[in-house]
Amino acid sequence: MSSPVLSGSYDLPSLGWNGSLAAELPAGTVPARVARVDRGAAEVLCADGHLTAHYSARVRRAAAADPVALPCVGDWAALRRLPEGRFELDALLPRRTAFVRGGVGRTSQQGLSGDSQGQVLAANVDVVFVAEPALHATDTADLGRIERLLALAWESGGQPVVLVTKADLVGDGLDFLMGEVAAAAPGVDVHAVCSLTGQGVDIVRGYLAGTRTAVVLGASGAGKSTLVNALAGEAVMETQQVRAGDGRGRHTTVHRELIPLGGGGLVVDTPGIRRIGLYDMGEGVDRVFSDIEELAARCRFADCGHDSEPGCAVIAAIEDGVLPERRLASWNKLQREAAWMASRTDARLRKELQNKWKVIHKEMRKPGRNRP
Ligand SMILES: Nc1nc2c(ncn2[C@@H]2O[C@H](COP(=O)(O)OP(=O)(O)OP(=O)(O)O)[C@@H](O)[C@H]2O)c(=O)[nH]1
Ligand SMILES: [Zn+2]
Repeated sequence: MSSPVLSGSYDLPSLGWNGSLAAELPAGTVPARVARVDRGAAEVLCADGHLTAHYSARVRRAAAADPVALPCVGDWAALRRLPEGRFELDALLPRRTAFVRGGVGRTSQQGLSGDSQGQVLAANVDVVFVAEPALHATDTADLGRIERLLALAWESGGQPVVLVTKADLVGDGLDFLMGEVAAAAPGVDVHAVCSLTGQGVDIVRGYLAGTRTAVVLGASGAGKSTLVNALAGEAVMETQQVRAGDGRGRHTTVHRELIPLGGGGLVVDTPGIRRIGLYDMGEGVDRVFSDIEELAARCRFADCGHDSEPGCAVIAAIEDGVLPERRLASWNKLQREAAWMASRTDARLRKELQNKWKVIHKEMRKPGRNRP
């Protein structure tokens, strides 16, 4: 596993430190930005350089109660210096943005799966790059995967941007493909990138101006680490050829890692995503499908199911070739999944509340308890 050269001391403002963060810092602590997490400890960047800080009991307790409270790459943390000179990660400063994925696979119903536990993939990111290869395995860009990642990206609070990577692999087909991707990403910037020739890399760098932080998400083999290396201008991440047999990635990157770029800005490289669940959707799905939402407002019936109802503007758009049928199916699927996740979260909250009341009632029944 390669790491950028990390030593000496970091200039805090170049990591994104500012006055509003400083106002949140507990007295007697030292600020640091989380570059990478391992079980029970984080690698952090701070004025004292690049060091490992173990979690305090307080952080461990909070994370046990809710995994979203676990330190995560991109977080700003308050370190406490222990008597023996080591640092302990004692608290997280409030997150400005957070990319949170839902868990997958533990339970399933009608083809939907997911649990209500979220996992933060990156915190305090200004930009979420959704990297989708122009050509992956034997197929061109997976529009459904882009839509799913965009829903989560909108929800994060960061700016979503789609990068069609490996643009060199589709030749003349690129214009057509870019049109299809743009139609799957209304209101989102879409750029073609080739990290081998450098095409589009400066445009990507532009999103990191100053001390902005971006996260790069996408399937294994999408070319995320190659892009991060191109941005850094040196090999900070290890990369590997996709498998010869099926052209899929090898899951080369296994840790999420925050990399400060020499020319300014920071980028988080992430391991390839196999399957990613939605989590606690507010407007994320609606924003990805804003074109369908607009059409649906023109349906004859307010509760139109866009199936076989008369006067359905969505079906009419499909028939006119304005809206790809695939997109309606994708919208239905993500809406169903978001609703399922919401019901799971509600069930979990209900159970937590019940348990809380049980404990309180038990306390009240304890003999000898002082009563007012
Ligand atoms: N033709 C072409 N190949 C590329 C491009 N970018 C990356 N590759 C190749 O794609 C393969 C996978 O690239 P990586 O950067 O390791 O992919 P990744 O998304 O980081 O993969 P994981 O770490 O497994 O998630 C490598 O062989 C790269 O050389 C590109 O723009 N064009
Ligand atoms: Zn309709």
